Amino acid sequence: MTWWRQPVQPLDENARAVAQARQRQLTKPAGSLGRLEKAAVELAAMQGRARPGIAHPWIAVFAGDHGVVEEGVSAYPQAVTGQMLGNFVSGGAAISVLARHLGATLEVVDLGTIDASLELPGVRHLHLGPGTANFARTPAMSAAQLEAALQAGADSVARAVATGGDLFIGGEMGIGNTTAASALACALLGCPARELVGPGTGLDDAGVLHKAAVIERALLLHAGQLDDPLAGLRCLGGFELAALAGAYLACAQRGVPALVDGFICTVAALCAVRIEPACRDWLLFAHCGAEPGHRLLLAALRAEPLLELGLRLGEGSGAALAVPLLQLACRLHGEMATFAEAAVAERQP
Ligand SMILES: Cc1cc2ncn([C@H]3O[C@H](COP(=O)(O)O)[C@@H](O)[C@H]3O)c2cc1C
Ligand SMILES: O=C(O)c1cccnc1
Repeated sequence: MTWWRQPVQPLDENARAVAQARQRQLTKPAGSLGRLEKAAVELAAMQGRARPGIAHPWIAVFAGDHGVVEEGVSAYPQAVTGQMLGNFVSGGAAISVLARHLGATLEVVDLGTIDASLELPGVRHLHLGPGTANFARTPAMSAAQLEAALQAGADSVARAVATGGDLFIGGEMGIGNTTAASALACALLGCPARELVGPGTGLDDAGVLHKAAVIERALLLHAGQLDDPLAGLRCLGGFELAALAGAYLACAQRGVPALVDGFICTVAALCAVRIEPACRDWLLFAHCGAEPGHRLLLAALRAEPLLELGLRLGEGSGAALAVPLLQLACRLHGEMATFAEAAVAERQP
């Protein structure tokens, strides 16, 4: 049996019940801390303790290039993917700043960019290929590439666990990946491209229409393959999308909470949930971004994200921004006084 079909860890329902009971005793009107209460209770069930916490966030940015860029679907040149790898490790990218602020580990995994000889200190280069093939003409990747990319995600989770990581954040970098993610989302949701496609890095209206047309053509080309989430990922996805899906599946198997970032990561999360529905239990959702399809995906996953800031960056940035909020949710849950402790009168019967 392939590793991603192995069972996922169950949540700790006892810890959840104890955490829920504690929430009702804290000195505030019941429910008044909204989603922060739910997040603390969810984390309690994931961590198997009544008072959860996040001490060591692990951030892995997965990068890959996309053959579909030759169709003219991104506002930026393809060389940006490889160039940003250097920026991640030298500390100048948005996610670098956020990781520094959080004291989080930042791992950068290059699955395969157009510069096949690229070697940067501090980057893990896997060289699965010079990016994916153009999925408007042919399947994006081979079965072997798909398997290696899924494994790369699982390997990152293994490193997170080995070094005491208690929250997994996946990020992505790959010029053209909103096109791949949108195509995969169309396949998974059974919805036409025009309903979820967006500007990505900044296409104008005509560019968005062209991007939707490229996706519609690809959906017709691969129509026979798209009922199976793994086949959809192979035909339409990207190396970094597959690594993210593999990472979310591995998080569920190892019992590590995963905080999902933006549109692209949410497509990978939906793909992972279609591969193994029980992996949904281990996912937390950081934000709803500006890409129009993000909201549809979150609804399909029954997700209530913590933030809505109009973000459209990726890299794991939205998830990193939500970490302090999750940490505060845990501290409120763990440190607030109960009505009895503070001698505060409870709700009238
Ligand atoms: C400098 C720069 C840094 C980025 N960091 C993340 N992305 C984001 O934009 C890309 C997807 O958008 P599209 O599909 O329109 O190409 C991805 O690389 C994503 O992570 C960036 C994009 C740029 C230009
Ligand atoms: O929401 C995202 O993940 C996103 C949106 C636009 C460009 N890059 C990433």
